[in-house]
Formats: sequence, C-alpha cells, structure tokens
Amino acid sequence: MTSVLRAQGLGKRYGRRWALRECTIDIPAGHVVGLVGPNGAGKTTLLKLAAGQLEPTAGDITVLGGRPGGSPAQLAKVGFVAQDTPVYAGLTVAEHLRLGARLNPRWDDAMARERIARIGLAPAQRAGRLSGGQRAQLALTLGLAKRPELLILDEPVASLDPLARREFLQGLMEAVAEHELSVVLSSHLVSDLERVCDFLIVLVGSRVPVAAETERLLATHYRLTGPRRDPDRLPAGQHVVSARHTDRQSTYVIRTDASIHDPAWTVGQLSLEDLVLAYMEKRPAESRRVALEVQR
Ligand SMILES: Nc1ncnc2c1ncn2[C@@H]1O[C@H](COP(=O)(O)OP(=O)(O)OP(=O)(O)O)[C@@H](O)[C@H]1O
Repeated sequence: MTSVLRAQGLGKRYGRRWALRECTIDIPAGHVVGLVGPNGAGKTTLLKLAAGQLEPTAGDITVLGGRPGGSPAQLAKVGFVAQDTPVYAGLTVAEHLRLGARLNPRWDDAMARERIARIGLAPAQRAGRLSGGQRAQLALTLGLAKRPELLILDEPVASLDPLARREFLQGLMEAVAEHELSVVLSSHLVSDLERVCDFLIVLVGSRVPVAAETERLLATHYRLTGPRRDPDRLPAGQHVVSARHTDRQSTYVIRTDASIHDPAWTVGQLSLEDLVLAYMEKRPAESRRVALEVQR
C-alpha cells in the first residue's frame, strides 16, 4: 500500500536546538492520524515539514510519494490548515471561496458552498468578524474543498466549544468516508483523537517514541501492577514505557507482542489516553536505569 507520509531519520534544528530528531515513521494511506504530544514537542514542526513549509535539517520525508512542496502537482495534493486558522480578516466568506477556486485546480465549489450553508456562515460576513470557531470551520472548508489526498490540520479544534468540536470532527469523518482522504491532525485532546483517529503518532521532546495503528497500540500495551520489581528483571520482550515504584509495589506500562503469564502481576488494559500519558511521563533522555528510582 502507498505511504501517505514516510520519514526516515527526519530532523529539524532551529539554531542549535533540535525541534524534531530522528523521526522515522511510515503511515499508509487511508488513515486518520492523530499527532499528540506536550507543548513544544515538535508537532507543528513535523506538520510543516510534511506540508513543505519547512526544509529538513537531517533525513528525508516524502508525502504521497513526492517531496513536500516540490511541485504544483504535489501542492495540489496536500491541504494544510495551520494552527492559527489562517484566513484573511478583510475578505468575506464568499471571497475566500472565490480565492480558493482561483488557486486550487481541483476546487470543489459545490461542496464548499454546501458546507458553508450547513455551518451557518453568512457569505457576506468578513472573516475578521467571525468567532474563533467559525474561522476554524471556514479554514477546514477551504482545506476540504481543495480536494486534497492528504489534509494536514494543526490543532484544528483548539478554539472550538465541545459541540462545535464534535460537529467539526463529524464533518471531517464524513469527508474522509466520501472522498478517500487521508488526514493528519494534531491535538492535545486525546479523547477527541480517540474518537476519530485510527493511527496515532506520539511526539515527546522532539522524538517519536511510538507511531502505529491505534488498534495495534491498544493490543500491545499493558499496565502491570505487583510486588516491587526492578526493570532489568522484566523479560526481554517487555519494553518499559513508564514505571512507578513504592517500597513494596511496582506499576509499569509496558509494550510487548507476547502475552503475559507471570502470576505476580495484575495485568490491566490501557485506554489511548493512559497510553499517551505513559509515553509523556517518560522523558526521552531517560535511560532504563531511571525507572529504578523510587517515586513516592
Ligand atoms: N521558528 C522557530 N525558531 C526557533 N525555534 C522554534 C521555531 N519554531 C519552533 N521552535 C521550537 O521548536 C520546538 C518545537 O516547536 P513546535 O511548534 O513544533 O512544537 P509543538 O509540539 O507544535 O508545540 P505546541 O503544542 O505548543 O503547539 C519548540 O522548542 C519551539 O520553541
């Protein structure tokens, strides 16, 4: 299957500081991909590299088989809605649609108009007078009407109220179902990502500790609770994601492909949110030894 996004050893440095390091991922087409991580982890950097708005400092990235931003055809295949919902304050909603039609060869004007009407945006309204949520909806409409093969959304729901968020994500899911669209979206709201994403990239401290289909992530991560045990006494195939210890008890989140038979452990399943938090807990520079430290 074709990759929608493939990165090999991808890195971006600003001055002496790496915003993204050694990122190696391969995302098959047809997924709704969630990108999650703490503030400053490198999410926007990765998305801008994919959209061709930044050049890598190290490694390679291909999007839909081509170099991001490398040609007009490549630009037409990728839609990017940046974090600050970029619309022109002085232009009306209708003028945004006309501009979209002029700039994008595959523009779907009927869909854009239908969506604007459904959301309840007045065509004559200037974008500068729209609420944050309405601007986000307008930006999404422009992204969808471009009819991209890949739509990249940087924190699209941050400014939306819970109902608007649900409607926004529903609209996105409908578009994915109708138009064979792949989507990569970043968000801090793991519960939203849990609803719409079937592939998750976790980005912590400029590195990607895990990127896989959500079903696979949930099937290979466990919480183990039991009598205190140091990590070097865990089987080789059990990779520690996070660890907490008291004098008597250890709680691990581990990743493993094998089943767990050790009767000393109480084995629990994780929600996607637990899993993401476990990866965020462990700083990338930490070695396994740090897990030996007692956390009270
Ligand atoms: N233009 C820039 N010049 C210098 N440093 C930058 C620049 N853009 C981003 N950075 C730094 O790169 C790192 C990653 O930033 P990035 O915006 O990719 O993070 P993020 O995960 O999107 O954060 P947030 O969730 O807060 O939006 C941060 O330390 C940030 O300060």
